Amino acid sequence: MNIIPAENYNDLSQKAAKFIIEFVQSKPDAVLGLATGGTPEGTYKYMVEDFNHNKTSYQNVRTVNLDEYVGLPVENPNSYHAYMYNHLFKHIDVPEGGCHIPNGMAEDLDAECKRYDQLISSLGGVDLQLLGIGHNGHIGFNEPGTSFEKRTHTVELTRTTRRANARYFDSLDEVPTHALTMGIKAIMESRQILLIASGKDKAEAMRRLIKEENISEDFPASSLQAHSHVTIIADREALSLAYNYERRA
Ligand SMILES: O=P(O)(O)OC[C@H]1O[C@](O)(CO)[C@@H](O)[C@@H]1O
Repeated sequence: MNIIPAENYNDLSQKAAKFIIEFVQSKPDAVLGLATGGTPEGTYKYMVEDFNHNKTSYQNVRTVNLDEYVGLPVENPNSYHAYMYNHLFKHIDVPEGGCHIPNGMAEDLDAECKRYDQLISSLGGVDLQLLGIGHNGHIGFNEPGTSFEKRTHTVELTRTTRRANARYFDSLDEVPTHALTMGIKAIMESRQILLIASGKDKAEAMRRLIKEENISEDFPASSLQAHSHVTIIADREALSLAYNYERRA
């Protein structure tokens, strides 16, 4: 794993945006796998800033998002559709029809998962997958214990994850109990992966990801150890148990 240390959240966001922008500049028709959550907000902000100043074009880019809550309509501000539109899509020139997010309102969720998998393969797979990481090591919404063999599937969210995301809702009860997520199998098929993490509360998860060699479904992010092209951009607090800034080791 290639680790790019950042000083703080702002530095991490700038570095992650630069990484993605340079990727798109070198491959203007890239398929980008995108993530939601608090961590990528700064990354998207700097991508938008770059678009406004440098006009890096996303006209030929296609995007697939990792996940979506079950039961939140797209117009709900907490849906990941709304998140992506508000933080990124409405600010850049990516074509609306080229942006894909699982449909958590689908009547038949199994059929929706199959459709999403077919869509990803029809796009030729993901060139660069952006990931955040949950406190329990989840990537996408793949909670501990999820089989690494799964592609897009419905998950029941753990209480920890619902509690972590309750900050965006009026109460914990309003946080959906289920979500659709791309599975570890699909994430691992991405040609490149960029994982970003910020803050002290991610330090233990980063320690397990970087320092422990044990690949286990109990800690979904550990699957990334078997991927040959992973870059981690994380700040000092997130790397406090895993990386020596003084020795850059
Ligand atoms: O960036 P945050 O808000 O800490 O979230 C970390 C991870 O948790 C999720 O938001 C899901 O709970 C993921 O989408 C994200 O990668």
